[in-house]
Amino acid sequence: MTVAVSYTVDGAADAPVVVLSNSLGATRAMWDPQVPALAERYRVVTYDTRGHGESPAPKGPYTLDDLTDDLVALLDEVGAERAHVAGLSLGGMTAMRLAARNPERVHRLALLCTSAKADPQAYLDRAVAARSGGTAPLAPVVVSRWLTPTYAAEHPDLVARLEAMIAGSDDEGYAACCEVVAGLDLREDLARITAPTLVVSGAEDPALPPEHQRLIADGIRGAELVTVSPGAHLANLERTLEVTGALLGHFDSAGGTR
Ligand SMILES: O=C(O)CC1=CCC(=O)O1
Repeated sequence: MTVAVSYTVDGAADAPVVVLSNSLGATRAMWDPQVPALAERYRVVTYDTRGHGESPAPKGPYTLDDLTDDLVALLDEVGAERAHVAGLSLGGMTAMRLAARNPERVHRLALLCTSAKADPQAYLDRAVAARSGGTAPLAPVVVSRWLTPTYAAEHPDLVARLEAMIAGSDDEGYAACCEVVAGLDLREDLARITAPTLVVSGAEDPALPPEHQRLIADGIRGAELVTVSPGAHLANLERTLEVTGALLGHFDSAGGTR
């Protein structure tokens, strides 16, 4: 069943729409470094994937199609027949499924630090851990993959905020989203994606290293691959200027059409 996700809109009401989809354990706040620049030219919609932030967390299991249905419902809710869609990690998985399944809803696609097929056991184990012990004990090790060690050491306040984000995720919602990651295989979706696509890798991403994004870029016709360094799993936080610039360049290439 579709969930009405919690969302925020920034930017002019008549501007082309950009939707940003968060990663596992994060909230829409993960896009804070990107929103101000994007909102100068776009109507930017950020949302919390179900099980995260202020969105409902129904009992699992969830499927990737459930998360994609939520995104379609959000596009309907904000009146966007078509949007530029960017997602990081789990958000990128949702964006890929949307672009493959509902190509008429996606104008341009941006896939950051994501994968078409992740290691199932790691995420099944994490789902068990989240259900038994909650998300808080998982936060330090997960966040240690989100930033490079040097950047994390220089930004302890950011590390604390990110750990609090994970700890704030609903235990069942987080676990059910881990199982989505464990169960998905988007490799056959890639050839069905027709939206012009930008793929972004963090060169030092230990969670989903660059070979995952290489596979995606090789599978989507005409996709452009950009690698930022130093950058880990939440490369948009550490390489703010490069990632924001790459997103703007990609969406602006559409020439302001909706
Ligand atoms: O949480 C992680 O370790 C990496 C990840 C997989 C999907 C996602 O959104 O983050």
